[in-house]
Amino acid sequence: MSRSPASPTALQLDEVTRSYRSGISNLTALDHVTLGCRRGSWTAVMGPSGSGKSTLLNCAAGLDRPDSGRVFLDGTDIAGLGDDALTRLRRDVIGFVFQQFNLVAALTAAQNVALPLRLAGRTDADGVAAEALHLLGLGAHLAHRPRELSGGQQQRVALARAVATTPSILFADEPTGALDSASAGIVLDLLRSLVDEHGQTILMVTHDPLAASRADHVAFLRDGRLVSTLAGADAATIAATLTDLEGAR
Ligand SMILES: Nc1ncnc2c1ncn2[C@@H]1O[C@H](COP(=O)(O)OP(=O)(O)OP(=O)(O)O)[C@@H](O)[C@H]1O
Repeated sequence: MSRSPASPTALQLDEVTRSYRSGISNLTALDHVTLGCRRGSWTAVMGPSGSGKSTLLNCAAGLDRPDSGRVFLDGTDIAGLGDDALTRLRRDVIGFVFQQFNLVAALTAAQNVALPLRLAGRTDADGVAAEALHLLGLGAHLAHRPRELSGGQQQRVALARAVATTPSILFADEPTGALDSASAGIVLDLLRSLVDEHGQTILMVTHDPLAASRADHVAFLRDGRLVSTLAGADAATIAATLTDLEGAR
């Protein structure tokens, strides 16, 4: 395995292409996409429906294999990895948060966060889980079950679970999509502080220009191609870029 932990990019996609067979034709969901995420930076991926955002996230996280091109996760070229090595790399290097929080209803917040640590054989799971929940402002809710928490609090538990393993990169798929604007704001503030204060790298798919404006960079996809990038853009600029892309379809 070619691994260089000192790599300044937590994630690098080089010319990644992924097609799907649809009937007798081929649909190119990702078309030679090259994208890098520097350590300690936050990248948002936007684009019209069907532009390839989920496919990009799945290829980047090793959940799907590109037809061609290369994906480096934490300096490791994942193309050459077998299923077991890929599973281990995903467990050790990646954190995930989704629109739906995917918490285990029968477990408390602390048990939900400790679960992946326990599965990884960590004997310090309970302490690390409590620390992650404190970090995300949920110190008073360790013993609460998901149904006793608001949507925003549940997403913060999911976030604590994702970062408790100190992943090199956090993948977020519409992390604020199910939240009201106040809860979304709290989650976005927390993501920002994970980047600024803890050097977390984040790749986030979102439809929301306000959420994307909190990222350092925004990458825009259209028809599977990376067509534009913005750095430090405000929500209005991002929304206008997205509208242009949708209009150009
Ligand atoms: N498993 C699959 N089999 C066939 N086609 C697929 C598959 N997954 C995605 N596609 C197609 O690939 C293209 C890109 O899909 P993808 O889900 O990546 O887009 P997206 O930008 O995430 O869309 P949305 O914003 O609607 O979630 C679409 O045309 C989609 O229909």
